[in-house]
Amino acid sequence: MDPLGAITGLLVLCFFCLLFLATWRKRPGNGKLPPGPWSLPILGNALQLKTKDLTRTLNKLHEKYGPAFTLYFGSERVVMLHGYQAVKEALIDRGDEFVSRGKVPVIDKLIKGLGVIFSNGEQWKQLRRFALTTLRNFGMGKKSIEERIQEETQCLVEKLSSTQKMPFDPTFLLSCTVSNVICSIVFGNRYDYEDKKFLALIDKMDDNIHLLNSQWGQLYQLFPSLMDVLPGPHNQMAINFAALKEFISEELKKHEETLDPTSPRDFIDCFLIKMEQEKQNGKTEFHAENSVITTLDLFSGGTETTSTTLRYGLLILLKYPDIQEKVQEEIDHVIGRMRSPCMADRSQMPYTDAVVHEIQRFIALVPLGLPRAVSQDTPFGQYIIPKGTTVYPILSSVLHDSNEFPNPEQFNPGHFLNENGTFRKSNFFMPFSAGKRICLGEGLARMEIFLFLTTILQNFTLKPFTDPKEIDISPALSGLMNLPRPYQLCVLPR
Ligand code: HEM
Repeated sequence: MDPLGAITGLLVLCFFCLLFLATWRKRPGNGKLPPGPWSLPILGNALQLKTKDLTRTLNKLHEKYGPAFTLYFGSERVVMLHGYQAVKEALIDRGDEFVSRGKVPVIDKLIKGLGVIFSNGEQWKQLRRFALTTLRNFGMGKKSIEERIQEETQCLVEKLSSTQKMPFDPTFLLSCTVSNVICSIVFGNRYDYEDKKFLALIDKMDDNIHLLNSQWGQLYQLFPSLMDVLPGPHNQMAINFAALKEFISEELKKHEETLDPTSPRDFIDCFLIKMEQEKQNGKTEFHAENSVITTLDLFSGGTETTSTTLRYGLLILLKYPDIQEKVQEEIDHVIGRMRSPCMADRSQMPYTDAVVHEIQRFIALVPLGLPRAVSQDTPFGQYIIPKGTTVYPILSSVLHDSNEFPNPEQFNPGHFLNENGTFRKSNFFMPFSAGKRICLGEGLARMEIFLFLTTILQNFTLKPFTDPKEIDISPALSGLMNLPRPYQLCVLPR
């Protein structure tokens, strides 16, 4: 054999040996890791995870491997928890062991462990407690959060009227409306829907959500080091993020200049007062960097989630005009046309309440939940999840459990109604996750979804631009969030 051929042969042999070793070493079920499919070095399970139909892929893996299985996102080992029992055990029954936030490389690089959503330990505890208390106090302040939402719903009605029955894409308008509620709480004021700076901000947030959920965002999640050096649209995320930070820093500066410590106007004022109180504490979590990222957490966490839920909800109602009609009948019966809907109405509107729940269940907005992590080797069933492993509680597997919700892939408000038409509560309703790290804005989001939806349907009938039968309500993109397909609708005044 010629020397070149021998070397090539040796190299090929070495390559396959390495491939085998790497695969064997990582083979889940090996040792005490939860089982899972074979994974390739570097690629991990990337080729098996069809992002277009992630839910079905995960269901199949669950059927084969059970409620806890191991996957590799690139070279990152993650444990997936599937089904109510496993998710409940981790998030609720053993909440302390699973309370840490897991890695999201794309975001971690920008946020650097600051703020509430992506932080851990004492910092997370203190900032979360502060944010929750402050939001709650604003609810009891001069203007309640409910009043702020009602004010914004009226602006939305005006804007919708101005479409004059012409078709439009509701994405931007709903983002502005929902964002304005959080702006009113965080910055103390809402913005005009024509305000250029505000619109640019919304645009950047929308863009980042799309990028994060796109194939680029998913590649970034799988191969962060490689994507860091490659050109492509994913690099726009950092630019958008810098602009959002800049906007918030400017707001903070303006607030500092006009602050009256005896009369806080909004969330930012409260943060500044807390910073002043903790000035002498060298280890304080209330410093300038955290003021920006915590505000950004509320601003971004509170905008895209709720506005996408509303946008998806409207699309579903366009597909099912009979359901829309039944909600309108209930609105007419309980609220009438002369006053704005309020939260006290909800308990008398079981059908509408069921529709709102079914929208959130059906769309499973954050299908995999946000990642958690275990801070020590953690026994789970017959397995051990090694220290530092990222854990995904698959929320869509709970929301689409056929034992609790028959025909879970069908939109059916009956999933939340008893036979006598009263509202049926379900422990499987977990769109906001569960346990100690449950969504901090749950109360606010639920108030917004109910008030915006009922106000829209009180004032308008939604008409699709195409035949309802042709409307596809499956997600267009399914990554961090399930996003609906783009659509246009007309709103006809009632
Ligand atoms: C329909 C609307 C919303 C949905 C479906 C949603 C869903 C979620 C989910 C699944 C989590 C992860 C919780 C976990 O780690 O297990 C989360 C966390 C969070 N959400 Fe929301 N959310 C929504 C609206 C909001 C709003 C309006 C705000 C703003 C006030 C907000 C702020 C946050 C924050 C700050 C966290 C991090 C909590 C922590 O790590 O302690 N969310 N949300």
